[in-house]
Amino acid sequence: MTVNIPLVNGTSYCTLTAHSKETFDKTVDFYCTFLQLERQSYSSNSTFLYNSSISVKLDLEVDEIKQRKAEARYEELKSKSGNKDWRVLVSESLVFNTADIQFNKQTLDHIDAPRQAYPSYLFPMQLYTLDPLGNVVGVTSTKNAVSTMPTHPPVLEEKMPSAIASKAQSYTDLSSCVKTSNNYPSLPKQSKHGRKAIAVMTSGGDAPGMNSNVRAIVRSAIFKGCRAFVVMEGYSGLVHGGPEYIKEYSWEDVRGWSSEGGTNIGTARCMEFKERDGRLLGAQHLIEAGVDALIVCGGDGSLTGADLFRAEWPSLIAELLKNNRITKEQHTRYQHLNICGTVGSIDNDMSTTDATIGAYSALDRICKAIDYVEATANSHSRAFVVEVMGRNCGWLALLAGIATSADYILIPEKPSSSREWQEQMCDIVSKHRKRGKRTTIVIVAEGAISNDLTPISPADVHKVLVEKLGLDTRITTLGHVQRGGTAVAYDRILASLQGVEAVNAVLDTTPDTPSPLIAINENKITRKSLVDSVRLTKSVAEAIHSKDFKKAMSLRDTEFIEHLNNFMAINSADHNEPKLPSDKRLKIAIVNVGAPAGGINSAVYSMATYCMSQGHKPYAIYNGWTGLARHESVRSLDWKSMLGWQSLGGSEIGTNRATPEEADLGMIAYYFQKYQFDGLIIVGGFEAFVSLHQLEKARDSYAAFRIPMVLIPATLSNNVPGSEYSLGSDTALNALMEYCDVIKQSASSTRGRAFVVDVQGGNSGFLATCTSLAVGAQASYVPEEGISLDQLSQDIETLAEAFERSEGRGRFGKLILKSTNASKALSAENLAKVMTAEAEGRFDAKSAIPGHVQQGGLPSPIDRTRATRLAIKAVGFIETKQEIIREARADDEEFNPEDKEIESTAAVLGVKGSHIVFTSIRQLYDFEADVAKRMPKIIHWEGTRAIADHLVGRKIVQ
Ligand SMILES: Nc1ncnc2c1ncn2[C@@H]1O[C@H](COP(=O)(O)OP(=O)(O)OP(=O)(O)O)[C@@H](O)[C@H]1O
Ligand SMILES: O=P(O)(O)OC[C@H]1O[C@](O)(CO)[C@@H](O)[C@@H]1O
Ligand SMILES: [Mg+2]
Repeated sequence: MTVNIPLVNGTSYCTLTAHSKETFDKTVDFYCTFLQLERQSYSSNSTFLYNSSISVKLDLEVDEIKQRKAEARYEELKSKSGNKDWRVLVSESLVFNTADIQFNKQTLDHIDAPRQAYPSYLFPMQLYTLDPLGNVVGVTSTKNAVSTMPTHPPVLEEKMPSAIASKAQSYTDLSSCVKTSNNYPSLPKQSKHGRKAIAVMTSGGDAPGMNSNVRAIVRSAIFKGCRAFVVMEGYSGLVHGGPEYIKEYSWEDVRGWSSEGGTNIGTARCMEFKERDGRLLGAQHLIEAGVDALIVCGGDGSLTGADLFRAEWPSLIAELLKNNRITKEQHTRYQHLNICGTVGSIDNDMSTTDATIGAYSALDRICKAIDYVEATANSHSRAFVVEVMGRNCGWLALLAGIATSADYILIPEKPSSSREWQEQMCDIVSKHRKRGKRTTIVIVAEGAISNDLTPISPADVHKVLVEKLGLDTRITTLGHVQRGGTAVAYDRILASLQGVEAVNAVLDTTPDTPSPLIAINENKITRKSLVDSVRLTKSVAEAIHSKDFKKAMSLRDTEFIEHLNNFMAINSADHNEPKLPSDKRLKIAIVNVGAPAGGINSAVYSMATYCMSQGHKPYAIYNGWTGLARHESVRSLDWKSMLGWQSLGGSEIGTNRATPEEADLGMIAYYFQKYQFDGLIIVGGFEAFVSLHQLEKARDSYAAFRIPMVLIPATLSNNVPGSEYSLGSDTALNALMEYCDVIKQSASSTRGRAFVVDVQGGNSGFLATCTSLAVGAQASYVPEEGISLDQLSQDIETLAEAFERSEGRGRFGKLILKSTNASKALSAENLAKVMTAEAEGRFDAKSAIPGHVQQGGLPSPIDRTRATRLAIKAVGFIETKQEIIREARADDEEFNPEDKEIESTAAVLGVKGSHIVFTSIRQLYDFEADVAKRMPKIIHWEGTRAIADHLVGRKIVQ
């Protein structure tokens, strides 16, 4: 490789390495023609060799200071690395040598400009700057990334040093990569040193969302230039082997899978794989099929199996070689098992991840069933014992208990003696009954045990309720209904994002890196060590087995413990002696502002019941700020009047969009004073955000606002600065997704038809983008991008091509999601008309307007349980911020709103990445909000958008 001079006064020499002769020639040609290069500098020794190079002279203006810095840094790193070069990898086909990231950007822009004018050279470029030690220190993308080159998915050749190649692959930011056509040419069969072959299998109990995971893995692998395989029937497929069980899949094979429940590639509980002989066969069959990497989507058992397979691999292949079952070459090539886990199980029993694929879908089924049972229970004033799945994990029972405000739950993690649980349950149930509750719901996890490890069955619970309380009681066992049906939006999105990340992870893995498990923590997809996660998961079971329940609980993640404490606090509200002494008890107000959103009632219910258990007095401000200014109603909330609120949609205390300044700030201050509120919780969307800002600003003039104030974001637009999640957004996603599934079915049946669905969300494209990922929409148009005519023409062409290919086959209903505000001029109806006209008979488009259906009916379990979690955190915030503000409160002189501590007492409670955080309204309003647009400045879901497009092969014109 030519060693180059990094920067020389306004001129630079780069080394360029291409990975196929075709690309090399085209690139050289391109540079020479359009960048006025000296052809004689072409130094490939006239015959093409991999890694042959060309020195090119680019005319660039480089800032002198930057240049000197870059040179100094270059020299320093170069000498550290034993005189290796600084490299820049271009994601598709080129390698540059150069020195400075700034410089790369300029180079890129420089190159990009003329490329726009000559479409045949428009292939995507993304530069990865690698320092001489091989670290990726910068990523830069071309603006224009439309491929009009023959559509090849990016291929990294073996000749590229593999460590760098895998780094480049893993850092590929899909958003700036080419959006390749879904019409990839069929890929040549694997050559000896050809592309990686990535296989996926589903194992253990099926779980809704597994199909989305398989779809994402297959398409992502193909997109990255790999071959995609599926292993049918879980580990049984590995044990049986052969093309019937280990199949190569194409882009089209997984079309439409996101909307299908179960797993289309089959799953099994395979006893043979638990034996070494079974795993030996598995290893042989994987090698015979030429699979380089295996992604297992399954539960704790499947991933334990995967971990064992990984650990045994060297001895398995040694034995296979010894017995001549594989060749020496095969032994050398497949020395390391590249394995990765994506956790798919309804049980949510895997440590290190907050959620497993399928768990929230099962929770949805359970909550729906309990919501139904409530009606009949109420009619007869009956008790119901509901048994739910989860094997040895109580997550489903616990979360269902919170989401349906069940009276009692029995879970394996917190067993007590037989006498204790019976007494405690009877005490709570009879108190609830005495206060007028007509229904009793007890949820029993299938793994529930007492502290001597004796299983507790629904029949045991039934007996106690009948004999001790004389309740008319029925048992409902939900069984496999819980695993059935299609996945909820959360699982489809989680499974898709994790599938893409799993492919990145296997391409990233080297023999020295630990096998990854793809997890989620709060809102962030993370990579964990498979070995550690399996070890931790096993230790929970061991702790339960050895009756060390405290340890078992501590080994479950902190969120589990938090949920359990929350359930217990809410569930015993107003029965037991409050937790706090009387001098610590507060008056806390709650108000809803903005449009209704799923989970608002759950937040009010949880806030109030938790307040009761702490000893605070919860107040509801009815009908928003206008309601307060007119003094329509401020009431302290009582337990009985809130029965059933946890699972109700809409807003029971009423809401509207008026801000305090619009309603009457002075009157609002007066009533704050009159009721002597010690704290305020606002639940709502962007108007709520503005409200909090106005109240905080008014603290100067009105001492009544010098109290801790916190906003819980709640809006289907999910556009509140300071949080990546708003209550109601999950409910809306599900409502819209279900609507789209129905519309898509109609489109499929009609053939040749696309639907343009109009999506709410104000100026935020969150709902359109996430739904488009969940349903596999062909395109989505969002306000952040608008609708460009070029993009529209491109989408129409892509659609027409796709319809032409489908030729009457099923699963071809196409959806286009359009945020209402993506274009004011082009309504969904007009967009459909334009598409139909431009398609010239190749397909037709109709519009569909779900409107306020998107606010959803009953709130989703995610919105209910998160509402509880956030409401309780909000009350905690008001408790802890009391001291800070109390002293400053009465004394104008003392009160300094600029003081950082005082500033922290008015905040937004949000989810950011993997954390739940409070951020001051000052910080958010002044620096992180685009108030005119009613949007946060940073769009956290941009990556999701790119993946949604990439998984349907949408071509993006930029
Ligand atoms: N210790 C182990 N060693 C080897 N293979 C295992 C082991 N445990 C499980 N497996 C394999 O994984 C398969 C699935 O495991 P299991 O039945 O426990 O389901 P799971 O993956 O935990 O999913 P779920 O609990 O959601 O049903 C088993 O049938 C077996 O083939
Ligand atoms: O479907 P099967 O094999 O009867 O297994 C049921 C088990 O599978 C799960 O649904 C998933 O692990 C458990 O909750 C349940 O105990
Ligand atoms: Mg399991």
